[in-house]
Amino acid sequence: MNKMSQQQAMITEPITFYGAGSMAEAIVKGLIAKTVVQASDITMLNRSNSRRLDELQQLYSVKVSNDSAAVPEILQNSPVIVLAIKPKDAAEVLRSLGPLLSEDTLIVSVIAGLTIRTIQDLLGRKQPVARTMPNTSSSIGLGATGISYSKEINDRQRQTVMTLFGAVGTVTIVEEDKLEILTGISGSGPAYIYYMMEAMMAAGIRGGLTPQQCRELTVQTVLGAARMVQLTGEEPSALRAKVTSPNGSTQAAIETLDKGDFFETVIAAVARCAERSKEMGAALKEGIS
Ligand SMILES: NC(=O)C1=CN([C@@H]2O[C@H](COP(=O)(O)OP(=O)(O)OC[C@H]3O[C@@H](n4cnc5c(N)ncnc54)[C@H](OP(=O)(O)O)[C@@H]3O)[C@@H](O)[C@H]2O)C=CC1
Ligand SMILES: O=C(O)[C@@H]1CCC=N1
Repeated sequence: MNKMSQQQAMITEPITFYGAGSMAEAIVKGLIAKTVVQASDITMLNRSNSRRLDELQQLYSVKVSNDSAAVPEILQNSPVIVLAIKPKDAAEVLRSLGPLLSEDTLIVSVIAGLTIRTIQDLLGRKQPVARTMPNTSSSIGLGATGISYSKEINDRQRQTVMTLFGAVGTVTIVEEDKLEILTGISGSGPAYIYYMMEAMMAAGIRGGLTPQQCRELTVQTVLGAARMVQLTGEEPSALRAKVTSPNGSTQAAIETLDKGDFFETVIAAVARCAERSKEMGAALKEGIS
């Protein structure tokens, strides 16, 4: 795996986000905060939710549309199209998108499970595709994005993709068959950490701390632990050992986690996430007649 960190180049081409939900907003928010793309070069499309588009326009000064008469022209004139719709909507969208594309329109997909091959089959053409798996922490510039490219993509387009995601966090280039397991770690991963935080906060409240105190303590603990791993370069297991006094309170807590098979449960959750991504991709592939 080849890892690259933040880049500060500008993207001067218009970018259209096809889908204006949580993930599209996370990327757009991060891009605008880093001034990597001018807001006037960004268009966000959705299907029907006009209130959502108004909100995005107000917040980020981007262009927006859900006007079915205007959308084809917007797409035809966009050299970069980011697919940010749910997997269930992808087949219909890609089938109608194919005839609107030029040979060198760059398709960037963030859709879980959807393979490059299925994207090209649904578009009905061998389009340059970057299949990516970002996460919502992109919105604060701390995203972790995995990327695979189709062989049709050229160096300039790779650079555009690197700039796009490098501006909102780290980028890890992987072979396409590794994107599902990567989804299990970093794409869905923020949800596992939030879930752990929910549980820690609930425990603190049950123990008599205020919700505000629990929030502050939990956030700082998670932040501090992640930064310790990052800044010291030590393995998480070594750092854990430094917290765990023999026969102390941490050891008692870890033993309780182990009774619930914590370690293997996390591994099973990541594996199930990867498997589910594959299932979603397979369902889309089967839909091609
Ligand atoms: N959320 C996350 O943490 C991550 C998500 N992803 C991927 O990102 C993709 C989007 O997820 P998320 O942002 O959570 O989804 P959301 O449900 O928040 O957003 C989906 C968006 O797609 C729009 N849409 C649906 N159908 C059409 C259509 N036919 N034409 C135009 N727009 C359409 C919806 O518009 P409307 O509301 O008007 O129907 C909505 O704006 C998914 O494929 C997911 O796998 C990847 C990494 C992380
Ligand atoms: O839950 C999902 O399907 C998407 C993919 C990664 C994060 N959210």
